[in-house]
Amino acid sequence: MEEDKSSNTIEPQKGAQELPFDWPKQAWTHFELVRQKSPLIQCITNFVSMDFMANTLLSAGASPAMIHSVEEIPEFTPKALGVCINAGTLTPDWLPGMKLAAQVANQSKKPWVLDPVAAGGSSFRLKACLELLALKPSVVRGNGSEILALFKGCVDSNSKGVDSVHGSSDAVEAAKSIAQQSGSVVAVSGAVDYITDGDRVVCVHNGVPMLQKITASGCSVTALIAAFVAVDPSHAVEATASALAIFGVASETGMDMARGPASLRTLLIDSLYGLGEATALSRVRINHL
Ligand SMILES: Nc1ncnc2c1ncn2[C@@H]1O[C@H](COP(=O)(O)OP(=O)(O)OP(=O)(O)O)[C@@H](O)[C@H]1O
Ligand SMILES: Cc1ncsc1CCO
Ligand SMILES: [Mg+2]
Repeated sequence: MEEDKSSNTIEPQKGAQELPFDWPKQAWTHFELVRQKSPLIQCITNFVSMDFMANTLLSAGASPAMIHSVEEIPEFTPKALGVCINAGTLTPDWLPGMKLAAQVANQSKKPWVLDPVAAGGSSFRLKACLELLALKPSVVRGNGSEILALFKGCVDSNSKGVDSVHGSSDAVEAAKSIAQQSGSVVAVSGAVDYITDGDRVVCVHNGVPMLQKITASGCSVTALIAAFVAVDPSHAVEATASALAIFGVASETGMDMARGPASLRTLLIDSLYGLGEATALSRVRINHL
């Protein structure tokens, strides 16, 4: 039976120059596609993030698989609709599997997303992240310090590891430059998330500051980006902005009942699972720089 490819992509809006782009609708439509298609997302990720990342993907309607053994990648990675590669607890024995998964994803024409956790924290980590970047991820998502480290190509003496010591706005030009050189879409997360293909810059204003107090919230939104891009690979900027906005909206509605980071973590997963169209359409806040 021939595959119905028409429902796998979102057509760009007609007359986009005359009409304002309907970002809330775009974000909702991407989320609906994830729920409909339930994409299998392979995650090669750090030990801290595994549970929250898998639950984030499940609550959004995707199907996570934390499979990282180099022996399984040639057979398993082609089955995935998208791949998430995260350097959080990187060791030399994990790096070959990450590179192989990136190559197999490229060969299978599947999108893969890189999270260069703490890229400026050590020379080993920076070199590994730059080698992964050279394999041309569809999307790179990092905080301000991580994107600046990739851009400068040197270890940051002020690095606080996985936590950013820069605002996301400090890294917009670096993100544009990386996107131009690599061909990847680059997303910088923070109070405002910036998404760029090296030309356009899209800003997402959703989210709550308490996300910084939940470990692996960034890792989890990177996996969500992989799911959104997996269902619409030809519109990586739109899919990435949509994932960041939907995750941000879920954190905002979760925050209404949260008593601190631990309850917000649980409520965010519940909010993502139950998020409806009216809430999404009224709360998504995306514009262009
Ligand atoms: N001040 C803030 N206000 C609103 N949302 C925020 C703020 N800071 C971060 N976020 C949101 O939190 C999520 C994680 O982004 P962040 O930049 O903290 O990632 P990270 O540093 O890589 O996190 P981690 O390493 O813990 O996974 C994103 O969805 C982002 O939009
Ligand atoms: C805390 C921590 N350390 C390595 S990875 C990780 C999860 C947040 O990036
Ligand atoms: Mg991170």
